[in-house]
Amino acid sequence: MPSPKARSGGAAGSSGRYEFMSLSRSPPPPALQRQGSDPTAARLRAADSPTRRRGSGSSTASTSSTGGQQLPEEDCMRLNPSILGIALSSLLAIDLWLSKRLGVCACEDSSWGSVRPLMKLVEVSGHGIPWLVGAAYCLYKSDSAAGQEVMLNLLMALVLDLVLVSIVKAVVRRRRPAHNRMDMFATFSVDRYSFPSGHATRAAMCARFLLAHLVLAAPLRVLVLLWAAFVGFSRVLLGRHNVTDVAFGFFMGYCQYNLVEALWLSPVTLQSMVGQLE
Ligand SMILES: CC(C)=CCC/C(C)=C/CC/C(C)=C/COP(=O)(O)O
Repeated sequence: MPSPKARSGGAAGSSGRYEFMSLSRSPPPPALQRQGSDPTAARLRAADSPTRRRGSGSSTASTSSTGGQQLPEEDCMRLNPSILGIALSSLLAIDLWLSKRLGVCACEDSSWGSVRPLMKLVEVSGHGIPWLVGAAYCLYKSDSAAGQEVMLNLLMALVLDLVLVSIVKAVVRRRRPAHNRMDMFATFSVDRYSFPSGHATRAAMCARFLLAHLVLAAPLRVLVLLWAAFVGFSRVLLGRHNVTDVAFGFFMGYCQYNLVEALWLSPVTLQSMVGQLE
């Protein structure tokens, strides 16, 4: 039985570029002419038929030109998925290669293994537990209504972040890099997955939150941004994540802050919520 490759190869000719097979204007080889019931062959014949050529030639809107050749629009659309697929595979290959090269603190024996303890300290600074405990403590200690409002919303933002990241991790289920050592403290079961980086989402969201509500002095604002960037970068250095996990994590955390602003709990909202409970 001929393999799909062999069948397409007949249409592609000796170039072996199967995606372009239907762009050829030469008559199909005998092997294809014999396959009357083959849908691919039927499609090829349709693409090459005089009616089809007349139709595509009369309208510039339904054709594209490549190297002086008029290409049926359907063929152009057929090319796109494969080009997209190739682009995506290439991006993932670059991602894996780059992440492996940057994972210089993945274990003690790695080239930068001596700074691993410092990176793990950065990891703790972006972990969910210190942030949740810190926000709850500040809420408890705060004696102004404005302070309580901000801290309550920070708590809500942190919980929202944990929920959204868990959902995306559970849906995507991308494995952590092979060079990662799973020695993180306090993880959920979904944290065996790596896309997106929960530290990166939290760092981006909390940085926006701090800049909008708590940190006003310019030098401190710069420090907040540097901290967020470093938390994300340290995930790749530690070998915990691929670069795309962190890049998407930053994007997701940035967007999450917009959601927090939209869902902002004001004293009026809280009072009406409490009133409804009573
Ligand atoms: C109160 C409560 C249920 C707290 C849970 C906090 C917790 C265990 C957060 C997980 C943080 C974590 C390890 C995220 C993983 O981050 P990646 O950057 O490795 O995705």
